[in-house]
Amino acid sequence: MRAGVIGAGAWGTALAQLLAADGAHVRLWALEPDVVEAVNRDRANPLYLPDISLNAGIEATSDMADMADRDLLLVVCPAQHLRSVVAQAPAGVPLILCSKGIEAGTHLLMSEVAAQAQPRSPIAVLSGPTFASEVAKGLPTAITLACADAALAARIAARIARPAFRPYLSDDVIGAEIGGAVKNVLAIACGVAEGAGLGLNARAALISRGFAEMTRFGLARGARVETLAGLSGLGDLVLTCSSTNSRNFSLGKGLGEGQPAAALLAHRRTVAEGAFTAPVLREAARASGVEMPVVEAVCALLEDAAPLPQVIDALLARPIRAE
Ligand SMILES: NC(=O)c1ccc[n+]([C@@H]2O[C@H](COP(=O)([O-])OP(=O)(O)OC[C@H]3O[C@@H](n4cnc5c(N)ncnc54)[C@H](O)[C@@H]3O)[C@@H](O)[C@H]2O)c1
Ligand SMILES: O=P(O)(O)OC[C@H](O)CO
Repeated sequence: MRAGVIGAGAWGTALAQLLAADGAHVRLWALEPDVVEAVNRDRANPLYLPDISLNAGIEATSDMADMADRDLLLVVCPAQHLRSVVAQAPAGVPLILCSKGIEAGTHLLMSEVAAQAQPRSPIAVLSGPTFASEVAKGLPTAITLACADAALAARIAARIARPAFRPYLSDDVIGAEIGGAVKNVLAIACGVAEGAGLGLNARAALISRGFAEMTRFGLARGARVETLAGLSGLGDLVLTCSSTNSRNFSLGKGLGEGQPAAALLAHRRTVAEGAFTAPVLREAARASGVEMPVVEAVCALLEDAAPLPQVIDALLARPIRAE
């Protein structure tokens, strides 16, 4: 299968590197002409994935028409741009969605957005605990590949699997997407705990109670609990809530140290999806009657709606209830 990757940020570049590892030709669409030039001329993407020497089989382009001869397209743009990016892609080619988020305004997951933007294209979702730099270096990684069509999933898995990159198959597309979207918001909360010096007990509590929120929201949207407890849910939650390698965790750490959200978000080149997902998730959860107090707290901090000590006290003062 001739693969194309749409989006040359850290994750798209790392996935192109993975797919080209066996000498295969991979076409990589980048928004920025500088990135196209650096990939083709220097075999590097210093803007988004520094210190990685890229495989010779990666050919960058800024022309979406160059994707027309691909058998498979990995879509790796920020979630809020997925609709416009997918609309430009060639029709009818299987799309593997790698972005993590929920669309503002519609509350749609990426597979639902892509189905509207390219109704003829089969859809799969690739999501899990995957820091781009580690995948690009060939470090061991496992990931969920979710697709309603088992035969297509098997073909994609055969194309993307590597000795150190192990996809696990699922038919629960919604579940795989909800885990990836919600964990980004919870990673901000864990970053806040780190930045404010609240300790590791607080982090473990946020991960566990955050996972309860993810599960409630996921079940309300038709996800299966075993998917949420797998790589794309709990697995990615644990990874992203544990390290400043996560942009979302780092953003939260800044908030916890008392830096204003607006300053932290201004002029950011790389994407911290949780900042965009948080208000959408809050709206979607309220609309379905799902309680998500940790998500509400993250929104309050991102919107500078209340001082940090007040937000922490409000979470701790919630009524005692059954776990
Ligand atoms: N970085 C990771 O480790 C990782 C791992 C798994 C999933 N993801 C997900 O992949 C998606 C992309 O993240 P990333 O880390 O590759 O990005 P990044 O932060 O490294 O780079 C930002 C990307 O946004 C693109 N962009 C900016 N404005 C755009 C526009 N108007 N239209 C289209 N694209 C635009 C840039 O070209 C660039 O590719 C996100 O949803 C992220 O959650 C990232
Ligand atoms: O750096 P983050 O917080 O966007 O996390 C990257 C990946 O989603 C981890 O799986």
